[in-house]
Amino acid sequence: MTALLQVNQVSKQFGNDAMALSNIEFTVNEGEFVSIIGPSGAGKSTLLRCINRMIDTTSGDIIFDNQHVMKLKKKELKLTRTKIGMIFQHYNLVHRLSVIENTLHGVLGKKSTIAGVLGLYSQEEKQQAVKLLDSLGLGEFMYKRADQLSGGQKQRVGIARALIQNPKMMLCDEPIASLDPNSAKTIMDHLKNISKTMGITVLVNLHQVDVALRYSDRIIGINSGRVVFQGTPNTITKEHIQQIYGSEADDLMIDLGDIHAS
Ligand SMILES: Nc1ncnc2c1ncn2[C@@H]1O[C@H](COP(=O)(O)OP(=O)(O)OP(=O)(O)O)[C@@H](O)[C@H]1O
Repeated sequence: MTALLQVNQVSKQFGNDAMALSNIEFTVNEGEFVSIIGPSGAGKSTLLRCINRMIDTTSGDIIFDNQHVMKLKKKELKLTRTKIGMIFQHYNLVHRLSVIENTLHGVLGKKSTIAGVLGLYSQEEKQQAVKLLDSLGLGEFMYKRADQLSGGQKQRVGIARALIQNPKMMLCDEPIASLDPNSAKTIMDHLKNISKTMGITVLVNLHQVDVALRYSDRIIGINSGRVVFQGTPNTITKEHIQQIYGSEADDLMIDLGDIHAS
């Protein structure tokens, strides 16, 4: 197993607030599907944002694809970010643009500013966008405005936009938090398929423990900015859930028997 991402003793403090992350330490291997779970405010989003340096850590080291992310200069950071696709809870699409234009935005990180501003995409890039949208079941919506789509469709555009970068890793920040159960399942199935068939590493923040248990190769549980569990879904116990979620654990009503049996 080859490590693609190493998070070493990472801490983050916003101003003089309490530590949002404290000495976070874990490794994600190439092709792995890893979920980060924890209660609201545990630090899940902050952690993902540190990994692609949307925010800077206060201390610690993040190594992605053999690069020390915190030490990268502007150009190198731009290049590294093209290897990390990101999808968001609220999709972050450009509403007035079509599905295919939103998808093509994913290649902007690799282009000069001028080419990007003029929307100059190569034939190959356009073909790739069409192929991706077809594979995500969005072929017939290609020229529809993004704001005319359902939430699940918008998130699939988000996935297409991330995949067109040819990323090594996908960071997914609460990708199903705004979706109904059916759409959520479709999105999770696509993410799992991406990891299995394309070998892309997936690191996903989730609120839904049952979903994390069902889809992940490994789970990282965080509480108050600290890792309190790391392991495969079949090793997680009620006590671990309690450590991760504290007093909220009883409301989660997770049947570990079902998960461990499947
Ligand atoms: N830009 C910021 N400035 C100040 N504090 C912040 C900022 N971003 C996050 N925090 C704080 O850091 C802590 C962790 O927040 P974060 O959003 O990472 O948690 P989370 O686990 O993703 O929560 P949720 O599941 O509700 O999205 C919280 O106490 C939050 O208030």
